[in-house]
Amino acid sequence: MSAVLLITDLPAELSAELTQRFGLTLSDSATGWHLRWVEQQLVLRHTDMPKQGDIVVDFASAAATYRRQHGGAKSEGIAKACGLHKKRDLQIIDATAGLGRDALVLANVGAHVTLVERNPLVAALLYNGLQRAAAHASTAELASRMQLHFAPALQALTCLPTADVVYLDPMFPPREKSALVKKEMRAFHDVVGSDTDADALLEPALALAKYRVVVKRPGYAQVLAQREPQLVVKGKNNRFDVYIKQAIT
Ligand SMILES: C[S@@+](CC[C@H](N)C(=O)[O-])C[C@H]1O[C@@H](n2cnc3c(N)ncnc32)[C@H](O)[C@@H]1O
Repeated sequence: MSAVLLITDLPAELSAELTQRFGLTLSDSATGWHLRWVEQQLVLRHTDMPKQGDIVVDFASAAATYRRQHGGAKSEGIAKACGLHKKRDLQIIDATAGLGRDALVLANVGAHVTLVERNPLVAALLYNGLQRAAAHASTAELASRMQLHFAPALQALTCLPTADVVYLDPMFPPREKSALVKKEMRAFHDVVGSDTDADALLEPALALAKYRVVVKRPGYAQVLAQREPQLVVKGKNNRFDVYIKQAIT
C-alpha cells in the first residue's frame, strides 16, 4: 500500500486513532487518494476529482436508508444465498467488506456481521461509518450488529471463531469499456487494486463456516478457485455462488 496523506483538517483525536488502528500516517500520497474530513465525516478523495469523486461509508445515506427499509430476507438475493430467510440471526463473516454495503443488507435482516477489510484506507472509512452509525438513533441498532476486523482475510479466517456463514466478494477486474461499471466502482478499483489471492480464500472459508460459504461474482465471471457451487442465486448484475456444508437448522 502506498503512502497516505492524512489531511490536517481531521480532528486530532481521530487522526491519532487512525494512525494507531490502521497505520495511517501524515505523508505524501503517491496515488492522489487521501483522507479528508468533510461535513463531520471521513471521505476518501482524489486530488484530481475534488468532491464529486468522494468515497464515503454512510449507513444513513438515502440509498442505504431505502435499502434498509425495502430489503428483506426474501427479496435480497444476498440474504437468501446466506440463508437468512431460514434463520435471521446468523453469525456471518464478511471477509472482503469493502464499503460495507453488503454487510449492511445482511445486518439489516438480523445477521451479526464481522467485517474483515485489509486495505487501511477502506478500513478507516468503515470505522468512521460505523462510529457515525452507532451515534445515530436510526442506525444504532444496526451498527450494534456490525463489527470491524482490520486484517487480511486469510489471517482472519484462521484466527476468528467459527461463524455460520462466510461471505466473499473479492474485486473482479471491471469489464473494459463497459458503461455499466460506475465511476465510483472504477475509483474504488483504483484504490484497492485487484484481489489476486481471491482463489486462496475459498478453502479456509469452507473450513471456518458452519453452514455455508457464499461468493458474489459478476454474472459473466468464472467460479472462484475453479470450484462449482451446489447452488446459485441470481441477482440483477451479480450471482451468488453457494457452497453448502450442512443444512441451516
Ligand atoms: C468488491 S470489494 C467488496 C465490496 C463489498 N462487498 C461492499 O458491499 O461494499 C472487495 C473488498 O475486499 C477487500 N479485500 C480483498 N481481498 C481481501 C483479503 N484477502 N483480505 C481482506 N480484504 C480483502 C478489498 O480491499 C476491497 O475493499
